[in-house]
Order: sequence, then C-alpha cells, then structure tokens
Amino acid sequence: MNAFSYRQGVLHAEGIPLSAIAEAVGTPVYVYSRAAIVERYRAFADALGPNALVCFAVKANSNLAVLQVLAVQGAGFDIVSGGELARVLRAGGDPGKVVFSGVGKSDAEIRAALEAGIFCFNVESEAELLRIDAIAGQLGKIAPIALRVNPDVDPKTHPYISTGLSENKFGIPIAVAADVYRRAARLPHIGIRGIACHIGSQLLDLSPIRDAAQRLLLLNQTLAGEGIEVQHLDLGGGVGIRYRDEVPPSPEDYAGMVHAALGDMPHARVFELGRALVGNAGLLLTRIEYLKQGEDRHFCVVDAAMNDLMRPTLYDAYHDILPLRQSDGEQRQYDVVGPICESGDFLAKGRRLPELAEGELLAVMSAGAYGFVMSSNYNTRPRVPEVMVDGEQFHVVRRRETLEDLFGPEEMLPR
Ligand SMILES: Cc1ncc(COP(=O)(O)O)c(C=O)c1O
Ligand SMILES: N[C@@H](CCCC[NH3+])C(=O)O
Repeated sequence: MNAFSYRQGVLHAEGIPLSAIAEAVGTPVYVYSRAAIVERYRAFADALGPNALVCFAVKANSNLAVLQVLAVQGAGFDIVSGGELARVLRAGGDPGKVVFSGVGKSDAEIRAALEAGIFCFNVESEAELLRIDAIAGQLGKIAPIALRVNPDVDPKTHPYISTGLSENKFGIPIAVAADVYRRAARLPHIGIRGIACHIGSQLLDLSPIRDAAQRLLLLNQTLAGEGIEVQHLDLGGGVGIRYRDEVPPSPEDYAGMVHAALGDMPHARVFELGRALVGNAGLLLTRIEYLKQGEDRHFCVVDAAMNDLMRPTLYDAYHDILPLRQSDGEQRQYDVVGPICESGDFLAKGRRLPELAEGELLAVMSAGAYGFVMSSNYNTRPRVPEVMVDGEQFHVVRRRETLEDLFGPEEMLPR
C-alpha cells in the first residue's frame, strides 16, 4: 500500500487530505499512517515465520502511539535506554519481548530492565557483563544475556551509521567473544540465552548481514562444542528503505537471506528492525514562509528546520519533497531551507520542484524513522506535534510544545 498518495491531484494520508491536518494542527507537523506501520510489521513478521521475534528498534520512532500500534500486533522492542524501556511499558509493550542494546547501560537502567523482566540484555563489553551480574545478584535474579559481537564486516552504508566494523565502538570483537562467553558461563547471576549482532543501518545489500550471520554460526559451533548452548540468534536490524530511487530488500528477500544463512537451525531468531518498519510510514508537513531570490539560486524558506529533521544536514540524506497539489507546470530548482541560523539548515538542495508560492504546503517524505526522535529545541524552537492517521480519521498523538514547556522558573538564578 501507499500510505501517502495523490487523489484527484491532492496529496492524502490514507483517506485524509494533508491540508486538513495542517489546518487543524498547524505546521510543521509529523504525520504517521497506522495502516502503513501495521502492513510493514506484518510483512516482516509473516515472512520471517513463527520462530522469529521481530523487535521494533524504538530509537527510530518512540512515539507512544507508534509503539502501541506495534505492541497490539505482538511486536517485541529493541531498546537502548531506560527512557525507551519506560515508553515501551507505558505503550503496553510486553517486557518479555524486549532486548536491551547499547554500550553505556547505567546501573539504574540495568536494574529497571531486570525488574521489568526483559527478554535479553545484548551485552557490549566484559565490564558491562560483570556489572549486570553484580546487580542481578543484589536483586536475587538471573540476568538473561546475549553478547553483542562485532563481526567486523563492512555494511557498505554511511560511515556514521555503520556499527559492525572493528573501528566502531559497538559490540565485543568476535575474536574474543568465545572467551567472554566462557567467563559468562561461570558467573552466578548470568543466564546465557543468545548471540547477537547489528552491523549498521540503511543497508541495501543483504550480503554483509549474511556474512555476519555466518560468523555468528561459527561462534555458536565453538560454544556448543564446549557445552555452552544458546537458544536464539539475534541478527540486529538495518534493512534499508527507498528514499529516492534505491531498491531496498523486500521482507521476502530478507527472510530468504535469513533462511539461506541459518537453514533449519532450531534456534529462535530475533530481529531489531527500525527504519524498515516506520521510515516510509511518516512525513513532515511544512508550510512555505518566504520565497527568496539569491544571486544564483532560488531559496524556499519553510517553517520546518534542521532541528525538526536533522538527517539532511547530518548525513546529507535525501528526502523527497512533494507539493500538496500535483502540478505538471514548469519546474525550477530550489534550496529548501529552514529559519535556523546555520548554513547547514536545509531540507533539500538544488531540488527540482514546480514553481512554488508563499503559504503553500510541502510534504517532506520518508520521515517516519529518525525524524521527530532526533529533533531538538535549537534556536528555542518548540518541538512539533505528531499526528497518527487511521483511515478517515486522525489523532494528535503528541501536542505541539509551547514556550512554557521550553523554559521554567528553575532556569533563573535566585534574585
Ligand atoms: C543495536 C541496534 N539495533 C537495531 C537498530 C535499528 O536499525 P534500523 O533502523 O536501521 O533497522 C540500530 C540502529 O542502527 C541499532 O543500533
Ligand atoms: N539516525 C540514523 C540511523 C542510526 C541508527 C542507529 N544505530 C539515521 O537517521 O539514518
């Protein structure tokens, strides 16, 4: 399905013209499609089969309504902080389906996860393993763990979002992983459950994940030979989406790769998909404030900025920009920029668009993942609202911040 499409020349989110949302809620605003999220989750979960636990990587979009939609479908969750754990619990997610990744888990976060009864800690260093063992001991619990190994494969993606190379801070080098497992097996409050990895994000080629899976299998063989049995293999996330003209793997391609790599190993399979589930289920709606003629280019100044959507400036990422009204009129090249005082504040550069007018609405596409969650209050700009469309209806699932939300009396020194 296409959550966002032109109907009679007007861009809709499911059954609602986007202009109706802008009128009711104002701009900028993030708009998500419930049906699109459900469809993507179902496609992956069904293709991967009953032996799979598909965990949504909460970092991609932590809006409670998004988590709630996925929880109702039976999704698990991949979290990287106590804050994300709290969100999953608030949204009705099952703690028994939560995996906890991240290189810097604090005492308080480890304790909260043990108390909630999560499925598994993906442990990223030996020091962390010892700390989890000690805290589990204090609580009288056995902590379920997998080691997140760093398989040292090149995911062939943007260097900022690659995580599985030896130069990256993530995971335990695969060469020493067996040793750490041996030590883990002797710790009194650690229960070894799995082997995990995650090599990077926005992967368009599945062969690096297959290579990583093969390295996990070799490690599993070594461990099994010594009587250390794991019950699950966690291949992480990272499946890419189409932003422009990429051809990302389909859920069936992905499931096929997993089957080819793991064959009929009896182990449960865990996945940590973020972007692939929600990236194209969201957009950022913005209004044109001014059109401005530079010496050699047209600037289109919109009311959304790099603080609302950071990906273009941070990764030079491409996001399609669609005018709300379809037009086959003459095109021009625009730099679509925001109001922030940084030259890096752009949403698109040199983009061909039909001739634009002040006050017009634009949709910045593929903004459902790593959009709102990476926003900030830079330039004292309130965070924008989030809306969930459901057929012919929509719900405001996070209101726009007010200036009162942004500064409190505690900021002032005593007079
Ligand atoms: C440990 C871990 N799991 C899962 C993900 C989700 O990645 P993606 O949104 O690319 O599926 C990430 C982010 O790259 C991650 O760091
Ligand atoms: N924030 C990145 C993805 C990072 C993935 C987290 N490990 C993006 O927008 O593409």
